[in-house]
Amino acid sequence: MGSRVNMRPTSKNTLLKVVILGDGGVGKSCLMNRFVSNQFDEHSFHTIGVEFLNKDIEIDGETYTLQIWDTAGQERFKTLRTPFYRGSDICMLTYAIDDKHSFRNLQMWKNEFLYYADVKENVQFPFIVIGNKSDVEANEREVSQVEMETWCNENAISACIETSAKNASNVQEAFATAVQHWLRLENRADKNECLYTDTVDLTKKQSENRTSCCINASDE
Ligand SMILES: Nc1nc2c(ncn2[C@@H]2O[C@H](COP(=O)(O)OP(=O)(O)OP(=O)(O)O)[C@@H](O)[C@H]2O)c(=O)[nH]1
Repeated sequence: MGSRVNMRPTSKNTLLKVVILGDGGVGKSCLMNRFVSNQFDEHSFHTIGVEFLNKDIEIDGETYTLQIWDTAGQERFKTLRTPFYRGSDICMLTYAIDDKHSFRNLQMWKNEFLYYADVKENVQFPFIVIGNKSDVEANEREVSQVEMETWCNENAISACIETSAKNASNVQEAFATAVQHWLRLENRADKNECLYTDTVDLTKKQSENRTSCCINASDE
């Protein structure tokens, strides 16, 4: 387990905890490293437990510090990763477009996240679905964009994107879309449902227009 944190002077930045989930080998670590360091490792090792990196992103003139948690996708590391779900602002559900099994497992990942993050059942959480490895040859593709969009519709998830950590396609866009999605839910006028059942992180800076730990429960 390792961590690197950008040592920045305190500012008005909003800190958002982003957790990346998905089967082992779909490219979670590579996505994080592409986004944070603009690097790609062809021989990336399996993650054990969790690792996190910070990276700033600017959306509509506002700066957000993303605290990105890369988790171990292999089943045997479940007990090491699940304690880190609590307090997440955004969850990236990741699969590889050349691995149907990883796509089918999205439901399991969503359920695992909701259970261990302790998110209330009736609230809309900012999930984004990521179909990684979009660089693979067409004949290696096992999941179409339409299948991804259909699954998202069925699960009331309005944000999805195909990425390639290898050639950097849509990686920046994926994180930007995730923050925009979080903002949409955050800025709802009628914030009448608490996101988490019992936790409030008092150490965390929240956006200035955030009035509570609340988010609208209705669909987007
Ligand atoms: N072609 C292609 N390969 C990728 C891409 N992203 C990652 N890979 C490769 O997929 C393998 C697994 O990548 P990782 O980032 O370690 O996967 P992970 O999801 O973090 O895996 P765990 O740590 O076991 O959960 C590595 O060999 C990467 O080089 C991509 O966008 N395209």
